[in-house]
Parts: sequence; structure tokens; C-alpha cells
Amino acid sequence: MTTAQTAPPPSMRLRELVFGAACAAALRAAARLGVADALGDSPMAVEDLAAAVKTEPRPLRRLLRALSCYGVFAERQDGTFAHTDMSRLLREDDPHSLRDITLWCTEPWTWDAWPELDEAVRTGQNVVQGLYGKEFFTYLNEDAPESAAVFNRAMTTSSEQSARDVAALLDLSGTASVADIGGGQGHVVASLLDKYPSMHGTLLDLPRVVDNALPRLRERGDLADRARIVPGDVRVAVPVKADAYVIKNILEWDDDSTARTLRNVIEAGGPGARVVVIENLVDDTPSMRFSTAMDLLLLLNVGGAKHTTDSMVSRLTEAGLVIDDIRPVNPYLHAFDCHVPV
Ligand SMILES: C[S@@+](CC[C@H](N)C(=O)[O-])C[C@H]1O[C@@H](n2cnc3c(N)ncnc32)[C@H](O)[C@@H]1O
Repeated sequence: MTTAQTAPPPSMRLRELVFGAACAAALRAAARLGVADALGDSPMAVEDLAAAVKTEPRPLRRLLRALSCYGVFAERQDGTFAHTDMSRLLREDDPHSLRDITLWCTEPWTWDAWPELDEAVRTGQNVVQGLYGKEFFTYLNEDAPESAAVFNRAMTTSSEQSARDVAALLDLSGTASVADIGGGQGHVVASLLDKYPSMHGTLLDLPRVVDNALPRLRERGDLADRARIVPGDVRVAVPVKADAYVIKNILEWDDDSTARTLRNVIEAGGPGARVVVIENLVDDTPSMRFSTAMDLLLLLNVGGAKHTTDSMVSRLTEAGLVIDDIRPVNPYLHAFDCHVPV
């Protein structure tokens, strides 16, 4: 059923915004239930969809109707539902699937943390420490293994494409070794080793994270001789000597952790080492709504922030790096190509 829509007045637009959590919850529910996976290319009756995903038909219709208001699924005149470009992205088998990202952005810890945003704004500190008694990544890896698994899958989804973009952009000809600092599942290092067949690469990340990455890199038998995995805390030390260091999407935490990480990389690389920092910028992006929401989430979990170009330049130069070039990797990511002064 479709109804002619006129733009609602401000009082209703604000009410709609206040219910943003309902939209996020509906997306999470659809992802968990596998509704997008069950819906094929042809429109389906809710009764058939409900049977496929094992729900009651009437509440499923209400869920789909709510999401249709946002353009996620489409309700047709005959009461059946069809996919839209956005709902297809919730499918697990879509090549650009956002299913894991949807789950990650709506994991249980986020529902604990968002109500504390006023406190985080008052103090400028993360709220995870107060909620769970430990730092975010420690909490995630020690106490919330299911969330940690969702995080690793979400990072894999978002890293696969961006790692290819990074490899396409970076000219590392003549570089014998590269280290991916806080490299997660190792996509960037794998893409770079694919591009440069004689280069050696190291993935450095927290122990429980690289435990998961290990089989993935091992599966790539051709990389086994050239890829090394080092577990560790980059804020404590970077025990990897390399010609070039890639630091992608990790300098988003508090300033002290950023300064310590950069100091450790500079110490490990020594004079002349190349350091490429890759970040999403909060103010140079196709979607300010998305980047500012991520910025607030980073405040809540790690007491961090998305950088502006200026704040990134300040952090890098304060650390003692010389910036040679700043370039977009893709519309969402920027690379700050630096070196340690000789
Ligand atoms: C947003 S993810 C980015 C992962 C990867 N660089 C990418 O772009 O896909 C942040 C990464 O930092 C890692 N990390 C967080 N704290 C760390 C620490 N103290 N030492 C090493 N790695 C850390 C996390 O495990 C995670 O893999």
C-alpha cells in the first residue's frame, strides 16, 4: 500500500528523529532474522516470508512496513514485499553486503552506550570503562566473544574493498617490507603482497585478533613465506622493523594512544621509514550523517574521534613525521603519506 507523502512539519520531523533507535533496531532485527536472504528476486507474500524465516506473519509485516518507510524493502499495492537497492545490501550473499556492518553498529554494547552520550560529552571520556570496567577492545575480546566475532566479520567486509583501493593507490615499488599496524584480519597486507610479489609483510594486532587472522593468511599458501603475524599492543611497542608502515583506521582513539602508537612506529622504523596513515575524515566525506555518527560512537567506546584533515595533520606533525602527500584512497578514505625524518 502506498500513500501520497508530503513533507512532515518540523514537529513531526523531530519526532521521527527521536525514534532513530526504532529504525536501527528494525534493521538489526531484519538482519538477524535473515529476511533479506529469504526474499528472492520476485516479490513475496508476508505469510511465505514468515514461514521462511520462522516468525509470526503479522509482526513481520509490521517490521517490513516500518523499514519500507526508509526505502529498505518496498511494500507493493497487493500487500507483497519486494527488495530495494538498500534491502539487498542486507543479504549475506550480496557482493557489497552490509549485513555484518548492520549487526556491528547495533550490537548490544551500543544500546548500553548511547544513553550515556551526555556523560561522554560532559567529560570527553569513553563510557565503556564505566559500563564494563575495562577498555573497549579488552571488553570486546575477553567478555563479548560474539560481538568480537561480529566486529571481525564487519571489518572484513569493509576492509576487503578498501584494501584493494589502498593497494591500487600506494606505490611501494622498491620497498622490501611493509607492516600493517592494527591490521585486523590482514586484508591490507595481503593485498599489498599480492601487488608486490617479492615484498615481505607483517600483520600486527592484538593477540586474540591475529589468532583469527592466522588461518585466513595461512589459507593463502602462496603468502606463507612472505607474511608474518605479530601479536601485540601497538601502544606499548611496535616490535616490527619494516621499510614502510600502514596504519589504517586505528588512530581514531584518544590522543594519548595516538601519540604513543606513532612514537612506537617511528622508533621501530627509524629515520627514512615510510608511514602511511589511512583514515575516514569526518568533514571530507560523501555522508556527514554517517561520519558524525561514527565519530560519536568512537567517543563512547574508545574516547576517540574521527579526524578532520587539520587534526590528522597536527597529530602526525606533532609526532615528528614529515607529510609528503595527502590523497583520497576512495571517496571515504584519505591517505597521509609520511616519512620519518633522516
Ligand atoms: C577499526 S579496526 C581497523 C582494522 C584494519 N586496520 C582495517 O582497516 O581494516 C581497529 C583495529 O585496531 C586493533 N587494535 C585495537 N587496539 C589495539 C592495540 N592496543 N594494539 C594493536 N591493535 C589494536 C583492533 O583489534 C582492530 O583490528
